[in-house]
Amino acid sequence: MPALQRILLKLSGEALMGEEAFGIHRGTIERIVAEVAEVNRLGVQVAIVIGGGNLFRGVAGGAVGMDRATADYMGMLATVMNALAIGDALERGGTKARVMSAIAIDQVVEPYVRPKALQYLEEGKVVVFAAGTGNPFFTTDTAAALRGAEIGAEIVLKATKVDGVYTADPKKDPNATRYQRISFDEAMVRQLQVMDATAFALCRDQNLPVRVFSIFKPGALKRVVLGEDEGTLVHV
Ligand SMILES: Nc1ncnc2c1ncn2[C@@H]1O[C@H](COP(=O)(O)OP(=O)(O)OP(=O)(O)O)[C@@H](O)[C@H]1O
Ligand SMILES: O=c1ccn([C@@H]2O[C@H](COP(=O)(O)O)[C@@H](O)[C@H]2O)c(=O)[nH]1
Repeated sequence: MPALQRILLKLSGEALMGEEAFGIHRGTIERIVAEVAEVNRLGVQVAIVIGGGNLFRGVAGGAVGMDRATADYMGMLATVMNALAIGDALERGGTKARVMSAIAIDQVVEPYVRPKALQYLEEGKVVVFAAGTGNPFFTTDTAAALRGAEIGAEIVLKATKVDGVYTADPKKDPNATRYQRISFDEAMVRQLQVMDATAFALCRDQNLPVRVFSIFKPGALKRVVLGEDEGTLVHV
């Protein structure tokens, strides 16, 4: 029996690369999608926000001399490609899915319309939100917080490359230790970079908890949905 009825799952774009240097690795996306389908079959309403780091990051474009806002729009378009890939993989695996974009791109993806998204969720379809918030200078973490609040998700599940929130970036500091729970305020005061401060602040203000866990750990998503202890809970 799931402990959660409606979740906003933030999937790392970079995780879609698998062992590759960039892009989308077929086997990896199929494994992730199979885990999403499994929790969907348990009756959990699933909305997904996908990152774009495997294809493009606006800050990187900005750093090499591009106009930052233009680079960010490129980053948002990268998330549209990932969202299409996730939607396609879900449908191929037999799970009904709908992709909705925050940027008008009607020939490719239907636009994000909140009541429509809620209708799809109630019908049991997985909804994949593409193009982040639709605005430059934001991230898909903030989009996850925003859409999570809009659809009344009980929690934002950040499925990422590390298995929780650490005292420091575990990829840089081998002595970093993992928190089981941490408050939004403490995470922001300590400037823990696992999620950007805008996303943390929005979740805190909307009393929307976040659980950070590893996308690479098989079965982790199902364990979270069943209410088992996994990763780190970030709370008010
Ligand atoms: N204190 C910390 N605890 C955990 N991870 C941290 C911390 N500080 C920095 N990180 C880094 O944050 C990363 C996760 O955030 P990041 O925004 O890079 O990924 P993502 O949002 O999952 O991916 P993408 O942007 O591709 O969608 C981890 O891979 C980790 O190396
Ligand atoms: O609301 C948003 C979301 C994303 N972007 C741009 O897209 C890239 C990729 O997203 P990640 O969250 O880093 O995976 C991001 O770097 C931004 O350039 C955006 O502008 N607005």
